[in-house]
Amino acid sequence: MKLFSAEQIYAADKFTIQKQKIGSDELMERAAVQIFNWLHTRMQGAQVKIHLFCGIGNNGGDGIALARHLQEHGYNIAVYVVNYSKTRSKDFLINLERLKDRKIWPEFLDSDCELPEIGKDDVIVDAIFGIGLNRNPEKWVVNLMKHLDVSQAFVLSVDIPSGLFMNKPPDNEDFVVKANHTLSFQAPKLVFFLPQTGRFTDTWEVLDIGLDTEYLATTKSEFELIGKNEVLPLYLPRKKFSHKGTYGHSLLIGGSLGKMGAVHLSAKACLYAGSGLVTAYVPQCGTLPLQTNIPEVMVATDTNETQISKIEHHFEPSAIGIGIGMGTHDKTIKAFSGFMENNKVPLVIDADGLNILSQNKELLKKLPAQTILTPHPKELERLIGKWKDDFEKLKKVKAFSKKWDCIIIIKGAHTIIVHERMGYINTTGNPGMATAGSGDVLTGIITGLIAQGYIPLHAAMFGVYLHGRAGDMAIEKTGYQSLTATRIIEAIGKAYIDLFAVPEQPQVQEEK
Ligand SMILES: NC(=O)C1=CN([C@@H]2O[C@H](COP(=O)(O)OP(=O)(O)OC[C@H]3O[C@@H](n4cnc5c(N)ncnc54)[C@H](O)[C@@H]3O)[C@@H](O)[C@H]2O)[C@@H](O)CC1
Ligand SMILES: Nc1ncnc2c1ncn2[C@@H]1O[C@H](COP(=O)(O)OP(=O)(O)O)[C@@H](O)[C@H]1O
Ligand SMILES: [K+]
Repeated sequence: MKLFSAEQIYAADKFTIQKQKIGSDELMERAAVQIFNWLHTRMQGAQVKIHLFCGIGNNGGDGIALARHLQEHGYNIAVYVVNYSKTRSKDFLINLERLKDRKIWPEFLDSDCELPEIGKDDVIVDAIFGIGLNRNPEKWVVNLMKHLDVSQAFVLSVDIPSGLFMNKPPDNEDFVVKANHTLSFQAPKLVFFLPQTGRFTDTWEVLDIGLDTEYLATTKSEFELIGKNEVLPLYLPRKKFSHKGTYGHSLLIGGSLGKMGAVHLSAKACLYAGSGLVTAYVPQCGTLPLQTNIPEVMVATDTNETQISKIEHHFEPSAIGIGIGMGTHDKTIKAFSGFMENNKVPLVIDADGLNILSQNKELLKKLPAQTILTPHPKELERLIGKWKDDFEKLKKVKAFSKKWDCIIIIKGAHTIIVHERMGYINTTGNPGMATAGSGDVLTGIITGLIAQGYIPLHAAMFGVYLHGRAGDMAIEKTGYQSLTATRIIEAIGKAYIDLFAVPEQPQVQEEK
């Protein structure tokens, strides 16, 4: 699913209005009806007080139009105009007149008015600012936002929590309404998925307001959400007359004394992701534990007992994952540099591999085309330097990806796969996955996918989705706290099967 910028949404509006030969107030009406239906389905006429806070732009217009529908259906409403400007939008005014025609007179709030009383069991509709916010809200509006927050009432935001910009973080978190739920028109907004701005709404949903589908399909966005619909077409099926050689030979290089578990986890995940053969290249101390614990994995050993000191392999791997649990010993740095000089095999670099790369930037020139780097935020900072906010981070990562012809997986609650100008945002995964070794599992999965023939970008997208989905399926048994990396691996099979699960259909009564 594409995530559009504010400019693209305004352009889609304009295009739709022309093509469908409708007035702009018709789009506002569709938006309001959709929100009304959402509320009505859940509230079923309940007389809970609904406070609608409406700005004077089109977001406010949506709120005013919604008020009319709620009133027509007998809801208990209070309507407020947050009167922060004299420049009111045309469709806001049209809807204000329609409301007045029904003898509803909103209360006009401004800098010196008293704030209305709100009970904690009431509902707040937040239609103060939408995607048109272009400067910080005034102090009295910020006070109103705080007032909404302390009320503890359920806050439903229209389109976007008021106070969030579309392309930068707020200057202060008090400048934003904290939404319990957001109903966003046509497509979710990028800010819902970034660590700095995602926390302003607990959950979100998209409402279709019928913007022109052809326009949306042909408009290129810079970010896309990755869900089942997006990864399913990437899936490479298993063929009947295939053999283990068909699905590639993965090589996982890493481990050091005390951190051999990382290689264990990666290698096992690589197998479970479907790699035909898997070899782990580890220091000697890793041989026994690996051979004992995962008999399916072959082990090649370094001459050194406790760390990687020279990387040599005597077969042609289909894909290599390197860096997990590897440490940054001088000998290992030398071995890594030597390996990078000569390696042409598709590569996934993680953990200490990234740390060594960050300290030896000249090695970036040696990356094979489309190498995948899988940093968590700290590793990313070492690689690209500090950033001022999430938006600058994304810009810097995109430039880095283009410059070094690589794919960067920024790990987090919503992992983002960056490839040149595009960012693909993952929708699977959960906070249980913030646990030791879950990143090692991801490295193994992606390496195993490349070995099977997925092109690196597809392996990154498919692998990140599958890893998160496995985590989601595993917590059904473990809960968040007890989820371990091993349990994520064990759920990879279920996550594969789930790709093809058809959602349950409502039961139809048979005709007699
Ligand atoms: N395609 C869509 O998504 C549609 C969106 N609609 C609604 O339209 C909204 C966008 O409406 P607008 O463009 O009118 O913008 P908003 O209603 O978000 O912004 C309010 C207006 O106030 C001004 N303003 C911005 N920041 C301010 C500040 N800090 N203090 C004072 N004034 C400020 C702006 O110039 C803008 O005109 C969407 O968020 C959505 O709710 C719907 O009405 C119809 C279709
Ligand atoms: N709150 C979260 N929600 C979803 N996924 C998460 C969350 N926290 C961590 N993860 C995922 O878990 C993995 C953690 O990787 P990493 O930090 O490298 O761990 P480790 O080094 O222990 O293996 C990443 O894939 C990340 O996206
Ligand atoms: K809003």
